[in-house]
Amino acid sequence: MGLSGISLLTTTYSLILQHQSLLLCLRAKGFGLDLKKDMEGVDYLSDERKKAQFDVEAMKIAWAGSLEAFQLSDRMAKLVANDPAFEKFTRPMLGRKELIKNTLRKAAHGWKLIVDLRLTEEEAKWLRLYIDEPAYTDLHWGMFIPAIEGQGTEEQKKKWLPLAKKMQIIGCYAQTELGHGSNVQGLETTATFDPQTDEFIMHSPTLTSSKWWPGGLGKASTHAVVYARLIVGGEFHGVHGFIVQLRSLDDHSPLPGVTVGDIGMKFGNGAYNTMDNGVLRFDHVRIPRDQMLMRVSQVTREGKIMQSDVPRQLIYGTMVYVRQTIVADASKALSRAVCIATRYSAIRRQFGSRNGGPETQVIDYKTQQSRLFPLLASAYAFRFVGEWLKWLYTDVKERLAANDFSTLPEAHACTAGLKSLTTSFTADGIEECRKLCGGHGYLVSSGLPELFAVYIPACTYEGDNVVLLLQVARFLVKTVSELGYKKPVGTTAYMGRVASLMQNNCAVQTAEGWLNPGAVVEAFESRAARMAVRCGQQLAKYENPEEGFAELSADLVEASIAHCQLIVVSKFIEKLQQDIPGKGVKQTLEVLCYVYALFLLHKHQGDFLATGYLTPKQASLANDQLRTLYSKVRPNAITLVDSFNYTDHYLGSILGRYDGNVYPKLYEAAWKDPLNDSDVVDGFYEYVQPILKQKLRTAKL
Ligand SMILES: CCCCCCCCCCCCC/C=C/C(=O)SCCNC(=O)CCNC(=O)[C@H](O)C(C)(C)COP(=O)(O)OP(=O)(O)OC[C@H]1O[C@@H](n2cnc3c(N)ncnc32)[C@H](O)[C@@H]1OP(=O)(O)O
Ligand SMILES: Cc1cc2nc3c(=O)[nH]c(=O)nc-3n(C[C@H](O)[C@H](O)[C@H](O)COP(=O)(O)OP(=O)(O)OC[C@H]3O[C@@H](n4cnc5c(N)ncnc54)[C@H](O)[C@@H]3O)c2cc1C
Repeated sequence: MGLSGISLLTTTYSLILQHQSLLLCLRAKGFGLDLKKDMEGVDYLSDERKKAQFDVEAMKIAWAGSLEAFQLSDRMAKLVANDPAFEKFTRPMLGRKELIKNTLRKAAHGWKLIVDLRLTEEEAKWLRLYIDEPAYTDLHWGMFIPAIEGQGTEEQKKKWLPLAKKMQIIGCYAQTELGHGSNVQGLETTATFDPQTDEFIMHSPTLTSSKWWPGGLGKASTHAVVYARLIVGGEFHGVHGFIVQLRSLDDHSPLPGVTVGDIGMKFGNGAYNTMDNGVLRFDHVRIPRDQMLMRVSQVTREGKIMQSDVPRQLIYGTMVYVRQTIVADASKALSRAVCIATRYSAIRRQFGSRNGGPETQVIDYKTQQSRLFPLLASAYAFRFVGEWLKWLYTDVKERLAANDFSTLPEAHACTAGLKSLTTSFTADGIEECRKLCGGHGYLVSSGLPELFAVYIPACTYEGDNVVLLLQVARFLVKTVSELGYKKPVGTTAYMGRVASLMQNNCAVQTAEGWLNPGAVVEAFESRAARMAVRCGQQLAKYENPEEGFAELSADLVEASIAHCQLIVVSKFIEKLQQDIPGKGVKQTLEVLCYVYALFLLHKHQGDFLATGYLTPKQASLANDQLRTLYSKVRPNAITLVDSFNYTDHYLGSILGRYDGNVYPKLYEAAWKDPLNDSDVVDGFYEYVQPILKQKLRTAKL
């Protein structure tokens, strides 16, 4: 084949796809073809992009939340993508020590950019996100600083925040211990007040009291907010946060009485192993009294405990904040996986060739659509519920600053429940995207294995997802039990209409009848209300409510999920009631909203049927409508993932490349693997050749 033959290959998309494997063969056999030259600059997804029925640029803004948010995020994404210091392709191949050093280098480079370019805190946050490498800085900015902001007095904030914000100290959040994580009141580390010296003595009395897991603790942090049992005058006064210095600010060595290190390798290559999750023990370490975070309770010089008007639960406030950010992260992680799987599904062809024509794009298989499009719709649903949750948290924060604590229980229930719902779904969704990409999805260069490995602990950290759903259940049970005399508000307002929600059944008669926001919301409200009330009725049969709660906990978790799904569906619908500019943007989002809701209805139809709200026929009509909706998503699928505006750097996936140039890049990447540095593998002469050359004497073989 001559050069003219090769240039012919670039003429049509389908021809190129057919000939890619041939080209690759030629190169491998030393025919000297330059694949890069032949394939680069071609957009293999351009036909797909032409199918869009909406204004992609406007959708990017709808996804980002505003034009300003879009521009900021776009600027930071490009800053990172264009800086070779943030290369991450080789990350999964690095040993642990190299990995951590590499992460420290990237964090330092990121900080230099933040300082040199005078980035705002918001810009810095996006910069760190796009660097896309879990690091001690996540905990420093994401938990250490918020803990001081939320639980410190004005004086404490004045002293510690400037140091932390200039990174003159590095902090982490040391709550979990070897023996207890979920049960915070069960922590064993002690902080005993010594009135003689006006100090607290931090101590780890047992092996199980060793702090275990805190990110950034293992190797980087100089300080920690340590959660410990406050002991004054020999009495226990609850768990509180204390700012403790761990390492010297000169040479970083542990201070006397402090034993600190890393807890070891975690799941996956690269992935969360860039984080130095640590272990920490105290041997009677003394800290000044004013290093207890004292917004909630104060210990005076004389050793008296003073309670402020602030509720004790505010000690858990940092977790509320972080859970809210984790919901936003869920939409990022899910949209990333979906972007990879959608683009690749449009490139990948299997079966269905007629008369030598191209095979079918796997995205056109209805089974592929029924697995992929609900994930795409969920990414958008989580994005919008995350936006709402951020608003809710900001509102609560403002109220707390003004000593109004009335909305804290709802904020706790919403953040706990939505954190649980979105992270569990996203973790499963990333794995589904890997399967949607067939064999190539299992390659590290697909980006999916590392994304999965880095993401799955989100189901555990910041509260185990089941433990958090049980918190939602307590909130629901309380709401139900108070219905007779207290009007439910906020996300439980629907319970105020419990009588009609229990009585009225679904009125939908046709598949089109499901394209009605009122019908959809009522279905989810009725299911959630009926499940919560049923749990309440069951609980009432127990003399001991705690015993009943434990016995019914699996059902209570189901009721919590129903309530949280209702929130996500309602917030998506509310979003669509706003003005959303751009040709076809609102209509396309409406389709996704129905996909999300009807997919859930189909998946959980057992709940809807068992509560008596739906008939089997109505459930079946919902499924008919869902199939029609998938056909409406299909032409917009690629541009819906383009609207996330992810750079190829952030995606970190050959399968998800913007230009769809998958096969040559996969091929090229394989040759970059260190194993291919030589033709004869290391160890051949020691371990393989002797086998090949052996003269076997046994008759059997
Ligand atoms: C592409 C994307 C890539 C993604 C990668 C990004 C990286 C992101 C970085 C994220 C880094 C994560 C780092 C992780 C950090 C951590 O994990 S920190 C440790 C977190 N630990 C937990 O979450 C522990 C979970 N346990 C608890 O929260 C609580 O102990 C509990 C289980 C909720 C309560 O236990 P219990 O003993 O029953 O309760 P009490 O202590 O007695 O309190 C009960 C009352 O308090 C109310 N309440 C509970 N929590 C809160 C709260 N947070 N806020 C407000 N109120 C709260 C509860 O409702 C009870 O109220 P009443 O009924 O009115 O009494
Ligand atoms: C990657 C990662 C990073 C972390 N970073 C930090 C950090 O920076 N700082 C920090 O302090 N901690 C951190 N943690 C710790 C984390 O917060 C805890 O692991 C988490 O809160 C879960 O607690 P646990 O490990 O005690 O789980 P457990 O509570 O022991 O859970 C084990 C099982 O028991 C079940 N279970 C527990 N209690 C109940 C119950 N009441 N009812 C029903 N079932 C129950 C759970 O559902 C789960 O299936 C991190 C953890 C991970 C994995």
